[in-house]
Order: sequence, then C-alpha cells, then structure tokens
Amino acid sequence: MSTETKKFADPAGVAAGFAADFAAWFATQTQDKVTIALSGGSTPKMLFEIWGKEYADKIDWSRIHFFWGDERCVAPDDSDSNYGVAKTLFLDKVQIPAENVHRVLGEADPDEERLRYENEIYGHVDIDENAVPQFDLILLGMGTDGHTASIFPHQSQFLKSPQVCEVAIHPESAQKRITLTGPVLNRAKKVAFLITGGDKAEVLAQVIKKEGDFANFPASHVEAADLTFYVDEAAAASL
Ligand SMILES: O=C1O[C@H](COP(=O)(O)O)[C@@H](O)[C@H](O)[C@H]1O
Repeated sequence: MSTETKKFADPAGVAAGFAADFAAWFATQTQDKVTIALSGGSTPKMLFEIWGKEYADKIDWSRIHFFWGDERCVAPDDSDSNYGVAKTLFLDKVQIPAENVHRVLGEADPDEERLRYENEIYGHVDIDENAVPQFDLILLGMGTDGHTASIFPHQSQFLKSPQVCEVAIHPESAQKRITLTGPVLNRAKKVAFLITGGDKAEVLAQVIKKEGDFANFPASHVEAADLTFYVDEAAAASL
C-alpha cells in the first residue's frame, strides 16, 4: 500500500496538480475501458473546469466510463446534483459517448436506485474474487465532519457494508443520498482525495496522522492500495 500527500499553494493548484497527474496516469492505462468514480460537492469543480477547458483534446475521454462515488437524491438539473455539476462544467465540453456516463438517477426511488446502480456497476466495472467491483480510479473529497463519498460518521457501518451501494442520510438536512461503500472504495486500484480549505485542517491532520478522533472520521478508513491526498496549504495547516 502506498500513501502520499501532495501539497499545493491553493485550491487552483490542487486542481491543476491533480489534472496533470491524472493525464500522466491515464497515459499508462492500456486497457480499452478505464473506470472512474467521481466525487461531488464543491471541491472538484475547479478540476472539472480544467478538464473541460484544458484537457478536452488531450485525453481520449471515449475510453473512460464515469460513475459517481455518491449522489444526492435530487433531479439531475438540481444545483445539488453531483452529476449536474460535472455535466455542466466538464462532460458537456468533452467528446464522450453518452453511454460512458453512468449517473445515479437521483430523481428515482432511493432504495430501487441503490439496487439499479449496483447492477449498473456490476455490468461495467471489473469484479474481484469476492464480488467487489474494482474501479481503476476513485476520486474522493472530505467534509468538515470527516465524511467521504456520503459515508457520514453516524452511518459508519457503511464502511463495512456487504453491498456495493447504500442509501445514506445527510445528518443535518436529512437529504437521502446513494453512496459507494467502504469495501468498494478500498478495492479501487487508485484513490485520490482532493481536500482544500482551513476548515478541514484539524480533521485532515487526524485522518492522515491517525491521531485524536480519527477513528470516528469515515475518511480515515479509506485504505486503498494507491492512495494520494491532494491538499492545499490551508487544509494542510495542521499536518
Ligand atoms: O456532500 C459531499 O461532501 C463531500 C465533500 O464536499 P465538499 O463540498 O466539501 O468538497 C464530497 O466529497 C461528496 O462527494 C459530496 O457529495
């Protein structure tokens, strides 16, 4: 297992740094189909803008199949939709076949969609000997409460779920979400966290140093074979 932390001056540096590493990594991927689960929230927006503007012609997007690590149970045109954000900033700006974009149907019944999305993943992603899907790359973020994907501290049982996806509930808004579970995050060939902002510094330090309250933060439990934290100086202030 290799874990690395890459520090950049600011959020723009994090996005540009990850985009450059991503292009170099993608160039090493020889398989026909590369499977990637995207993160949501605000942090990846700069990355999506960079992909849409600077990498539209530099990456063969048609070889990539995109999924989501988590999605809010809202319509795709809702400003809360993780898919909607990626579509506007990036997917609409690159040459990618519609069938390569595997969105969570946030507008559907969450329990039915959880199962449908699991099957969608099983239909396109390599499966290991224990029936756990193995994405080539999973992008993650982290909330100020240490949640990652939509695995929140009050639903930490999802870190060990036998299912591919679970229906999560946001602790404050009670918004339902569909999230990948811990075993799927940990089975990915490569995981990259993008984390920015001083409000995440204390939690990030505990997650990376495995100190203090780290065990209560779901992000601490991501232990993929190849794990990199892309952080800005503000988030890294307590490292
Ligand atoms: O709700 C979510 O939160 C995390 C962190 O989001 P951010 O806005 O602080 O970047 C995100 O990684 C997750 O995908 C998202 O749905």
